Amino acid sequence: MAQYARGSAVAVIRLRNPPVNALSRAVLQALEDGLKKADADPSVKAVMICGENGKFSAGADIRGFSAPKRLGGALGPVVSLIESSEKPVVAAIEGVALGGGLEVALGCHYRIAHVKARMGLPEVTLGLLPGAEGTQRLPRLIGVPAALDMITTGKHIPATEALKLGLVDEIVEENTIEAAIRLANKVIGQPLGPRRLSLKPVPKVPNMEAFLDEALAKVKRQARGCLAPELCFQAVRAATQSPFADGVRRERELFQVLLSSGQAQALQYAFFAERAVRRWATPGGASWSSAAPQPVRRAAVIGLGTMGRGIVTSLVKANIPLVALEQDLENLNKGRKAVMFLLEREAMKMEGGAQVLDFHNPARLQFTVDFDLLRDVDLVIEAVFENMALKKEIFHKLSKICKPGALLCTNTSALNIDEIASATNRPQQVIGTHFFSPAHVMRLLEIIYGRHTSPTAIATAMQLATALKKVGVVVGNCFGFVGNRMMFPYVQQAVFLLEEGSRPDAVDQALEDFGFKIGPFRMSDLAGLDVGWRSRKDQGLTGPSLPAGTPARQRRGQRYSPLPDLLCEHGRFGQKTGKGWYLYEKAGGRTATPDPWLLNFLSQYRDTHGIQTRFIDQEEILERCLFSLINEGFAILAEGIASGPEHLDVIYINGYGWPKHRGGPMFYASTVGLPRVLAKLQKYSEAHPDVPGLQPSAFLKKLAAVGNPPLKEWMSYLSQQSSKL
Ligand SMILES: CC/C=C\C/C=C/C(=O)SCCNC(=O)CCNC(=O)[C@H](O)C(C)(C)COP(=O)(O)OP(=O)(O)OC[C@H]1O[C@@H](n2cnc3c(N)ncnc32)[C@H](O)[C@@H]1OP(=O)(O)O
Repeated sequence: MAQYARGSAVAVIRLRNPPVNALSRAVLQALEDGLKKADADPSVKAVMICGENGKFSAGADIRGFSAPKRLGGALGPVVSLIESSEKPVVAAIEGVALGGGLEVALGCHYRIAHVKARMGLPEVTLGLLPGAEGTQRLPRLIGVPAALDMITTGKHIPATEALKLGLVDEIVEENTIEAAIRLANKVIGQPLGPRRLSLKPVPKVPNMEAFLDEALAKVKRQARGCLAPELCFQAVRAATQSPFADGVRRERELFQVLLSSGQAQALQYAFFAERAVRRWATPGGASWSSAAPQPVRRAAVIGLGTMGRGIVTSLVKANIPLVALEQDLENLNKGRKAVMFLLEREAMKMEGGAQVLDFHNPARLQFTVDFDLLRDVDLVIEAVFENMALKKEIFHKLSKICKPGALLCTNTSALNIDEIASATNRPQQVIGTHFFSPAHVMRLLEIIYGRHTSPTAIATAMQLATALKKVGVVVGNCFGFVGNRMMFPYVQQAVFLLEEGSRPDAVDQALEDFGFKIGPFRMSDLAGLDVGWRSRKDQGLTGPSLPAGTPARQRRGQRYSPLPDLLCEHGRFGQKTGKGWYLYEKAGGRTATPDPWLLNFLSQYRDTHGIQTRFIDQEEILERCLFSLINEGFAILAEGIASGPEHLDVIYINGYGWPKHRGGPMFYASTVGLPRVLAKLQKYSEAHPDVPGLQPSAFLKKLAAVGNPPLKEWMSYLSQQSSKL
């Protein structure tokens, strides 16, 4: 709702829809009613619009876009109504003015903001454009380059920047509402024509066409298959080419295209999924609603390899004092240097720089080889390399040294949390925190509870994720947890496709065209092939522990490809050695080119194993890689490793470069249709009966059999799972 109140000469309209004053139909109706009331009341000389609870508005109610009676065009006319008012209207912006919220403010004749307020037009991140005339008003106010930047990226800007851009007229440090009322009183009677943005010309840019061509090329490069940025661009370009009314018509057309595109639905699903996973629960009954986190006043990180360095950087950026520990002075000095380099770089990106991070202060960041300094920390993150014996040794030591309440986290991508916890005298305080590389950049934190992990430990790890500005997703303990477990069949299919006749660049291209940031072979070269090789040796799949006489392309009765092992045996570890699935300009190089040696090697390999080379089209590449990954997702859900498909989707979007505009793998499966996913898996598993990853999971079969229910209903079918599956 919006509350109307009349003070002296200034009427106040307060947007009220907790928690963020989203503009629902009811709010818009009340806003319109308030404006009409103010207009009709001769004692009212000016209007001030503000938001309840220190927030202007987070924009249109996102749920309204998928409601049967869509919010659609309701907002634009209200913004026009504000602008055409004969009495001055002042927006008092506190907290946030985003999307439709900022468009309401753009309709006002004056904007005054609190210094801590943030503004933006993030519709593009939801697959939309600022469809309440924002694409036409903003360029008129702040110019085309700045407007294009805000509208095509969706970034939120602070009030100080908004003032510089001319987006607001004034910023205040004290009471914004009082300042806005003062301003409203001051401007009573002043001409409103110059304050109506729709009447202003779009400021000229020298050589506008060349500027726009360049801007479009940049937008396209960054969009990677996402429609909204380009359509946002087109709407702003319309502002430069047409009068306001025509620009608005064009904006509406483009908005409708986006609204009915599957991409908007996927991106809005992703928005809510990210928030839904905060409400974690375990099959044992622990949940976010009853568990309270412990405070983390001081932390420690053990191991300053690639992961440890990123984790330390992340903690420093979150202002958590910490101890960074290495096993010896040589590694400590190497690690310290690398951490300092990362921190200097991060500080340069921040306002206030190194002083704000304060990382030269030993009270905030202390480097040591002395385990004793871990006595009074509240939380330890062990980040040594993936070796169970080593991790157990460290955890045994930690359980002797750390204070009783300290939370003991292990950064692992696959190892058994229960086994690590068994080395301690406090398994309830042991938890997996799977960071993604680079740990100070990647948003995902997979949080893995073991059999004994307490609800407090989970809540504390989730709180840590928030402090680190990461998305924490709570999952159960199994090999590879959620992300890597789903990745195994995907990568396996990619390698099988090479065996059968494809090429690394063809597979990567198909998946990158689908929208992945990076295909599986480029990714493998980046991460280093030796990582998987070591793990396969530990599992006895290759190397000296492989029993003599094991068939080259079979393990434990299932199809196996030794191709990645063979590459490692040739010293091809990826970028670090200058060659892997691709050739690089030098060791450590980043430019991948197809390698004739590898293509020749693949062809000889096929000859050796009697494999007939065949052409594999893009459709088969996508179906085999993606559907096997999705299939594993259904198995994970059925086992209760994750409490809903949103968890899997948030993990894939934030940790594995899954294109957000496709909503995550499980959402994507729902758009393809589960019967189709099932039929394809059945077809491929018949052709490859020795590949378990292609055999449809029982849960997928069940959902297809019950008529392909919507994703939000999937989990309700698990409790009814019958023996007929
Ligand atoms: C009408 C057609 C024409 C015009 C086009 C206009 C389009 C739009 O305006 S689209 C909306 C644009 N706005 C946004 O994208 C902002 C989205 N919100 C956020 O970025 C953040 O929520 C926030 C920065 C405003 C606040 O962040 P934080 O403090 O971390 O809180 P939460 O994110 O957890 O949000 C709290 C709660 O509010 C729900 N919510 C937030 N924004 C909206 C919204 N615009 N519509 C509906 N609901 C919203 C959010 O989902 C949380 O609730 P749940 O935990 O229950 O999910």
